[in-house]
Amino acid sequence: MPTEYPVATRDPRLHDAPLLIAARGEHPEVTPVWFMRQAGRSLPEYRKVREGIAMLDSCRRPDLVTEITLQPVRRYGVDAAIFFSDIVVPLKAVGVGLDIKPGVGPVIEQPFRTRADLDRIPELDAGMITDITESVRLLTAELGATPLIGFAGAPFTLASYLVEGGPSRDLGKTKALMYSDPQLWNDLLNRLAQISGEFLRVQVAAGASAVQLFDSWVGALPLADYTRFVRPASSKVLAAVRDLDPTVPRIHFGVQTGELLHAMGEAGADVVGVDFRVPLDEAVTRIGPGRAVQGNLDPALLFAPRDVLRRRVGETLTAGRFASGHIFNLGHGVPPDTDPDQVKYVVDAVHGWKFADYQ
Ligand SMILES: Cc1c2[nH]c(c1CCC(=O)O)Cc1[nH]c(c(CCC(=O)O)c1C)Cc1[nH]c(c(CCC(=O)O)c1C)Cc1[nH]c(c(C)c1CCC(=O)O)C2
Repeated sequence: MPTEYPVATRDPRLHDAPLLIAARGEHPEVTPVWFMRQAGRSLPEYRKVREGIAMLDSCRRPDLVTEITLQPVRRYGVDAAIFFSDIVVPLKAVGVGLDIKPGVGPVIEQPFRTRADLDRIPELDAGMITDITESVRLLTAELGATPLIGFAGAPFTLASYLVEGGPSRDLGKTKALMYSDPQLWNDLLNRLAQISGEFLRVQVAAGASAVQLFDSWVGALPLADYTRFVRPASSKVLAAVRDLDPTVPRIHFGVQTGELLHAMGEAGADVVGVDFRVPLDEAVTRIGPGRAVQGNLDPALLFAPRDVLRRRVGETLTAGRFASGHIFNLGHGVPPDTDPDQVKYVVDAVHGWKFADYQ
């Protein structure tokens, strides 16, 4: 049985936050903007507070989580904070042996191979992550009228790390398990759905006002395999949030998911994140009515001259007008070597954009 939570009372001003207006399918006066990986190595203030502290240790310290989550909000004036954590934090919390290697990503001590390995991945209980509750409470108190986006990794992307043992280019071992032992695959994905669902519920219960489910690597699958082998588990995660609080919008994002956009919406998302490969107006057609979109400036444009960058920001905003609700973001995360002034330039360009001038 999932834990029953009292859901935190949220700041009443959040109702009018541009991010939440857009997620509800309306167009606020100014398009809201935030960035995946807005906290992190691109910020000197982040590098300073992380000095000598391992990534996964920093994620479990409410003082650091609060400071790091707030850094990009202070510097850029973005329309949302994203909770500083990592998709593998709940796996580590249930006892999976893993670490995050700088410049590499999550590395698993004993990769998932057989049914016996399921026993090493117990269900997540809110009591295992009381620090996450504390971090979210501290943060929402500081953020006031700025929404906090909670997040989790989707079952497929988590499974890919567990099965591959670390980052992988083609996800060969993951697909081999999926095609050769569908029963074990389903059991693994359902276990991960419980873990991710509970991780999101804890964040929402403590005060997060939106969530994003990252299925970063699911673009490796064709549509038929996505709907058969992956979507049922992703739907369970998104439903766990809806059942706790139906007013909290659910954003669902993956990379190279052009063929999957409609199906990812159908998993139960209010907002579908789009990477930079599909223009937003085309993405809106693929997703269908009734859902907002998020995206999708190519992160590489942060390294372009400002006139080029500004033009592309405008094109993205214009294409986003086709959607019922647009949240501006990059097509993936802020690269670690980005100049923060370029990020600030994008925020100001989005906030200062006057559609009337360009019609
Ligand atoms: C696939 C994935 C991971 N983690 C995450 C995803 C999904 C998002 C995506 O598609 O990028 C999610 C994540 N990880 C992190 C955040 C923080 C919030 C934010 O977006 O600002 C979020 C939302 C912090 C982090 N997670 C990580 C860092 C860098 C570690 C450091 O600063 O030392 C940060 C800031 C580590 C990490 N963790 C992971 C990778 C691939 C890496 C990069 C490894 C590296 O290049 O060092 C797994």
